[in-house]
Amino acid sequence: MKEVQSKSWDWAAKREKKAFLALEDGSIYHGYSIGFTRDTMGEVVSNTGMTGYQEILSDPSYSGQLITLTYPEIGNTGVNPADMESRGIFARGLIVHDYNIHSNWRAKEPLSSWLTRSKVPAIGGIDTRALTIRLRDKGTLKGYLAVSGSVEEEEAVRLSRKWIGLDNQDYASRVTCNKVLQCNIEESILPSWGITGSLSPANLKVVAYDFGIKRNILRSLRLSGMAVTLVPAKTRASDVLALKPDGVFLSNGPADPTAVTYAIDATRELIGKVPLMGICLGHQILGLALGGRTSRLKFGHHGCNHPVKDLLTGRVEITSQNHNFSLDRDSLDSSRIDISHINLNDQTVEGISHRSEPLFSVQYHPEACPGPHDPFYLFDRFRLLIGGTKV
Ligand SMILES: NC(=O)CC[C@H](N)C(=O)O
Repeated sequence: MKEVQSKSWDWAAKREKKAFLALEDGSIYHGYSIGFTRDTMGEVVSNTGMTGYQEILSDPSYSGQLITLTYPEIGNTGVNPADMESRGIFARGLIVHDYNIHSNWRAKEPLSSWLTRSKVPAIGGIDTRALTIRLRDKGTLKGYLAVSGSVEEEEAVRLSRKWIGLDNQDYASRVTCNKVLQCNIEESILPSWGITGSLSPANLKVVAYDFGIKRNILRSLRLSGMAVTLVPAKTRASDVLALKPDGVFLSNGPADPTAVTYAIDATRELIGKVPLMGICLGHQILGLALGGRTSRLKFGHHGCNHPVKDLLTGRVEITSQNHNFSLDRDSLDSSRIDISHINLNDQTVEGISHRSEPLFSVQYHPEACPGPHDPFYLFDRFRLLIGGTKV
C-alpha cells in the first residue's frame, strides 16, 4: 500500500520565497510565497469554512478579493477537476496559515502548482486568526500581496490605499459568459459527488443570468428537474422572454450590486412577466429592482455555518455564505415584499418574497459548495413556483 502522509511545505522554500501582506491600515504580515510570483491587490476577506478552498478560489463572486482562511492547515486535499465551481480561479490571491502537500485520493494536482499555473499569487505562514480579528474589528480592508520582492512595505501600504476597491464597481460583466449556452450536467462527475442513479427528467425551462454563476447552482437546478439556458449578464429582458422560459434565475456574482444597473433594469422589466429566483448577487439585484437599497456589511459573511431562520416555516437552517453587501431591511416596501429569511447572528435580511408576484430570493447559498445542505429545499420551491410538481 502507498504511504499516506501530509507534509508541510519545505523549509527551504519558506526561507527563500519571502513574501508579505500589507493592509491599508498600515499593518504588515510576513510569510512565504506559495503561488505565482506577481504582486497583486484586493479586498481582504476572511472565510471561516473548514473545507472548500478549491470551490472558494474558483467562485467568481470572489473576484477582486484576497481570501484568508481561518482553518489553519491548507492544501491537504489538493485540487481536482470535479470540484471546480467555474472555469478557473477568480480570487485575486490566497492567504493561509500553513501550506501542506496533499494526500487525498481525489487530488490531481497540488494547490500550489494550480495557483502558479493560474498565475494567482498566494502567501503561507500568516497568523490568519490575528488577521481575521483585525478584519472583524476594523471591517474589510484593502491589501497589497507582495510576493515578487520588488516593493518595500511602506510603498505596498500606500498602493493598497490608492487601489480603487470594489465599491461602485461592476465586475459581473467581466466574469460572465460571452454567449448563450445550453447547460448539460457533467454526468461523469456525479459519482465523484456521491450521486448515483439516473437524473430526474428536465421538463421545465429556466433561463439563468450569468453574473458569475457557480457550477453547483447549475447542477442543483438540473438535479431539481430544470433544464438551464445560461445567458450573458447584459442580456435584455425581451431577449430572455423570447426564449419562453418557465422561470428566470438571477445568479451570484462579484462586487457591488448597485453597479450592475443593466441587470437591475432588466429584472424590473421581468417582474410580473415570469417567475424569478435569485441567489446572493441575484437576490440583491431583485431587491434593488423592487425599489430596495443595499449597503456594505462591516466585514461580510464568508463561511459555512451561518444560522438563518426561514420565517415562513420557523425552521432554522445552517447555511453557506459569501457576501459583503446586504439589502437594507427598512428600504423594502413591506406592503408588497415579505422578509422570508433572517440571519440569526446579526438579524440581516437573508431572503425576500413578494406578496403577489411569483418571485423569491436568498442572500445565502442553498447549493452549498462548500457547505451544509439544509437549504436545498429552495430549488424545489423554485420548481413548484414555475409550474413543476412535487417529486
Ligand atoms: N456571492 C455573491 O453573489 C456576492 C454578492 C455581492 N458581490 C456581495 O459581495 O455582497
